[in-house]
This record gives sequence, structure tokens and C-alpha cells, in this order.
Amino acid sequence: MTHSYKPRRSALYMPGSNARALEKAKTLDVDCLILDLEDAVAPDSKATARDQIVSAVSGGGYGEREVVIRINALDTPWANEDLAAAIKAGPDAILVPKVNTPADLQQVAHRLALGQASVGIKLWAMMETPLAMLNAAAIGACGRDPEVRLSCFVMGTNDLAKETRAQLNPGRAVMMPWLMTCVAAARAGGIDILDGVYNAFNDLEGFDVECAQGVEMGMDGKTLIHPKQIEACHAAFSPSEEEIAWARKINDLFELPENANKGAIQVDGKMVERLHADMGLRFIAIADAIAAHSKA
Ligand SMILES: CC(C)(COP(=O)(O)OP(=O)(O)OC[C@H]1O[C@@H](n2cnc3c(N)ncnc32)[C@H](O)[C@@H]1OP(=O)(O)O)[C@@H](O)C(=O)NCCC(=O)NCCSC(=O)C[C@H](O)C(=O)O
Ligand SMILES: [Mg+2]
Repeated sequence: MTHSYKPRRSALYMPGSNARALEKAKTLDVDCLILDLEDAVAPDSKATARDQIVSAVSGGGYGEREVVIRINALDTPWANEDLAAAIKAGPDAILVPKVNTPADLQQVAHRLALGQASVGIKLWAMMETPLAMLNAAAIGACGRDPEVRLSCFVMGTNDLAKETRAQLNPGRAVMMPWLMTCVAAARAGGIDILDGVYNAFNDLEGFDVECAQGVEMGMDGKTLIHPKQIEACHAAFSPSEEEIAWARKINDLFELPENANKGAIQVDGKMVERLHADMGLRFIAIADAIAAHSKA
């Protein structure tokens, strides 16, 4: 089995209205950039932010970083112009906030399908409304629909807390059913999923704990709000040396002639099946992709 993998360990949001941040992003060691037109931008600054994002993305200079534009929600007065501007700018993906149903993504995909300029632009979906939690499987299934081009879920835990009135506390116990439902929906749809932001960006200890939780849940990476969160995020979401060594060891063991007809073997006192070897190959592919990404 072969794995292709695109590192999405970190996705840093920045307000489209903040020209300094848009420029600084070109120097940051981050996998993805989310240039925001939505919640980080005040209503009076929406037009300026839109212009600045178009000019920044069209101007390039972001190298290997995946560039994503977050537009305003589809039921706002800005969505239409945001979408036109995003298509013109030509980012790697457009992030649609407040998605409730597959129809929301189909509507945006329809706009993308109308123009040559949008060939290759993917869709990302914010999972942050009560309806999205109830429709997660159907929204995730858009990942299997080539016309919709959905490639990633992004958890919006702040909006989820606001809309459901559940509290966003350390440990996120009450959010766990929604987070794990979205992980399952993303996997069923064959797409990636990024964890929500950690608001207290000066609390790096708390951030480490939440990154570790995201890794445990099966998230592919985490969304960030400040450059100081990047390093710890990469450390958490990159396979460790021990994981890679273990992956190589069990794959080598299954290659041995004496194990050719075995589905399960014993390694260091543990049962290891071929599915574990496959999981190991994924770790190796991730590590290789990260190494290639850092060299670029
Ligand atoms: C939170 C901030 C407003 C803090 O800004 P500031 O006080 O300016 O921070 P610093 O002085 O510590 O900044 C140091 C340098 O780093 C640059 N910087 C800071 N943040 C960013 C960033 N996000 N991207 C790029 N560069 C950044 C500063 O320019 C300084 O650089 P230099 O001039 O060289 O010294 C700010 O961090 C910020 O605006 N963060 C992003 C906020 C945001 O985008 N929020 C919306 C997304 S979160 C969300 O909506 C989640 C979801 O939808 C949900 O529902 O949960
Ligand atoms: Mg939100």
C-alpha cells in the first residue's frame, strides 16, 4: 500500500485587514495560511481586507505553504464579493464558514465550476454550527464528490460554543462527541480535518496539552492564531523518531520470508498485524513529506 500525504500540521489564521501579518506570513515555517475575511475582520474593513488578500495572493511569495482564503458566511452581504475576489486571487483553497449542509458547499462549488480561473481551487469547510454537527456525515461525503472538491474540515470550536452554549473549557470534554463525529465524517469522506484554535496564545503549556489531545483524536493538524504556536504544533503533529523506527521495524519484519504467510506476529511482547504495518507506512509517508516540505 502506498500513501501520498500533504503536511497540514499547522494552519495559521491572519486577518486580511492586517497587511503586516500577510507579509510576515511569507517568512513563517507553517504548512497552511488562512487569510481571513470573516470573524477576524471588522465590517468596516471587509472591502480593504478583500483587496489586500487579492493583491497578496496574486503577488505570490508564499512558497510551499498552502494558501487558503476564508470568505464570509454565505448568508452575509459580503459572501458574493468575497467569493468573486477569492476566485480571482487563485488560492489553493477557499474556506467556507458556517457550513450547515452539503447544499452550502454545492452552491460554492457551482460558482467555482463556472470559471476557468477556479480550476484547481479546492474547498475547505468550517464545522462550527449545530446543524453541521447533525449533518457531519453528509457534509464529509462531499469529499467523495469530484464536483464539490472538498478536501478539508476545520473545527470552529468558538462558534460551536457560541451556538450550542456548551462551554469551551480545558480538556474540551463536552465538545468531544462533536469533535470525534467530525473526525469520523472526515475519514469516511476521505478528507483531512484540522482541530480548532487555542485562544490563550500566551499559554504554551495549555496549548501543548490541547495539541496532544488533537493528535490522540486523529486530527491531521491544528488551526493557529499566533506565530508563537507554530513550533509546538509541528512537534506534536509530526511523527516522533520512535514512531518512525517502530514503523520501519514492523514493516521489515513482515518482509521476512518466515512471516510471508502470517497476518499477525509478535514484536517486543505485542501482537502486531498487517494493519499496524499499514499504519506505520502512513507515518513514514508523513515523515518523508514533512522532510521534503522543509527542504523546499
Ligand atoms: C491575537 C492577535 C490580535 C495578537 O496580535 P498582536 O498583539 O499584534 O501580537 P504580537 O505583538 O505578539 O505579534 C508579534 C508578531 O507576530 C505577528 N503576528 C501576530 N499574529 C499573527 C498572525 N496571526 N499571522 C501572522 N503574523 C502574526 C505580528 O504582526 C508581529 O510581527 P512583527 O511586526 O514582525 O513583530 C493576532 O495574533 C491575530 O490577529 N491573530 C489572528 C486572529 C484571527 O485571525 N482570528 C480569526 C480566526 S480564529 C476563528 O475564527 C476560529 C473559528 O472560526 C471558531 O469559530 O473557533
Ligand atoms: Mg468560527
